[in-house]
Amino acid sequence: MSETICAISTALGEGAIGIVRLSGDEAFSIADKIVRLPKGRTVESLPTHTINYANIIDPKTEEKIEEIMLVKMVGPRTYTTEDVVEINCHGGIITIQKVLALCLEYGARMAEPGEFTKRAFLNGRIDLTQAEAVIDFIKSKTDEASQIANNQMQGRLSTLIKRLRAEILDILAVVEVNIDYPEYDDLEIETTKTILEKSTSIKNSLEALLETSKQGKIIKEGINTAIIGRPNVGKSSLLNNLLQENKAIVTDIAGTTRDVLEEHVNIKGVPIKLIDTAGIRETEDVVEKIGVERSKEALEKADLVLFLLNSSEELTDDDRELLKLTEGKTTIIILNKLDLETKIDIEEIEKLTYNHPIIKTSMTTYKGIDELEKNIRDLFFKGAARPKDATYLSNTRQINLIQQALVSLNEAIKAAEMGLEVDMVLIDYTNAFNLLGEVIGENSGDELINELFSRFCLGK
Ligand SMILES: Nc1nc2c(c(=O)[nH]1)N(C=O)[C@@H](CNc1ccc(C(=O)N[C@@H](CCC(=O)O)C(=O)O)cc1)CN2
Ligand SMILES: Nc1nc2c(ncn2[C@@H]2O[C@H](COP(=O)(O)OP(=O)(O)OP(=O)(O)O)[C@@H](O)[C@H]2O)c(=O)[nH]1
Ligand SMILES: [K+]
Ligand SMILES: [Mg+2]
Repeated sequence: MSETICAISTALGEGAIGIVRLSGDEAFSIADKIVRLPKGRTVESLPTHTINYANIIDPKTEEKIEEIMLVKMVGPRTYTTEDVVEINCHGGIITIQKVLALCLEYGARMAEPGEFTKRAFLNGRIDLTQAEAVIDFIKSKTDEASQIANNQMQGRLSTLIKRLRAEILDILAVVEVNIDYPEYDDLEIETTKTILEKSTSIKNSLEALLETSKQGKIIKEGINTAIIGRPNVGKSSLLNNLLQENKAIVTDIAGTTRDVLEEHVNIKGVPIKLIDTAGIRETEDVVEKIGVERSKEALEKADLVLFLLNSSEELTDDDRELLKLTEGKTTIIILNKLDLETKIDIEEIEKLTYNHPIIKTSMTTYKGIDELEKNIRDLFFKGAARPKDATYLSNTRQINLIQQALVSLNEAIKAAEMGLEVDMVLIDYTNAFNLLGEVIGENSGDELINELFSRFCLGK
């Protein structure tokens, strides 16, 4: 028997409605202590999956506290698979807290963050990848990200992993048959052929999965985009214009931005993590020096570099030095301050910029910003026609496990090819099988499970 848990499942604040959720064996009996339904009915006796008008009362005085709508859902057809009651109260922190306090007083325990979803996992309604997807879904910042999370929540990744595990089991069965004939120490040629064929197909699936996940990661976290250039070229102005919000301080003083500033923005459907940096130049100022180092780091880590030059000044040695750092990096060169008289030597720039695209902009008249946005979008979509319903791995836990499974599988293939002992081959396939099992949360330790669910918000 599980303890009945409760929590406020809506955001705290002044909403129109707030929901207190109860889950567990006592959900209905606890509700019956603190609510009164019309015509003397009880929560216990209500039909499942219904919403009902009721009043919250003070059980000591039978005094009505407030009107509510009560949802009754009988397990196992519920979010947690347990009996669930949801009390829809008037919004406002005080009333919801009061209802929660009553639930606690009359037998429920406060839920831990993510405990409702954890119960859905422990009770077998969802697996680990689906639980992880619930967090991703809540935290998605773009349509793309939320769609991927939704696919995973529906069990698309789980289905693939389960299929691959079943295929490994098939291989294991073939190998085991050989073990039953101890006169053969080594795998027979026919067996080896079957095994290798099946293994190669599994291997291809795992590799494809890892490949698409690079994009999954980008979609979830945004393309790391560093805005780079020497002081006062208009980096912070660009950030503000792309965000359409004055997040960064802009002044005519060189060295205004001292530290790295990060903001998420959706540019024509592409999720971008914009990083505004301190202008890079030779400097003696200690604070600025640290900022400059961080800018260089940001440039190194960036997936995309937006490199600004001031077109109303001649190119400086600092510009030339900095440009060298963009070699081999996906970069867009931005000639800013187009509204002022052009002094920069475009031909020289073309020579120094490794064929990076060059765009002219003005941050004060907004000229060129739309073109820049289109360029960013095209860069992103060019190499990658991303199928909308692809299966992605969404976090490093999953990626690490798949990589390890692939290593084991490759070992198994190598061993089979070399005609090694059956036992050896068996071990590698079993490893691969178990590692894939961990992806969906089979045999996962308490520590991992607890760590994972603690990342949820309260009431989820
Ligand atoms: N009021 C309310 N809204 C909510 C939730 C909730 O728990 N309560 N959800 C939660 O966060 C989400 C909906 N997710 C849910 C997922 C599964 C089940 C569920 O009961 N599944 C059962 C039965 C399905 C059926 O009747 O066919 C199952 O899968 O066995 C319920 C909600 C979003 N909206
Ligand atoms: N005329 C003109 N002025 C601009 C343009 N873009 C930026 N500025 C001005 O240039 C100055 C510096 O802009 P910032 O955006 O602070 O430049 P920054 O590169 O972030 O500077 P640091 O943070 O100091 O490295 C400000 O006075 C801006 O208003 C532009 O396209 N045209
Ligand atoms: K500045
Ligand atoms: Mg700045």
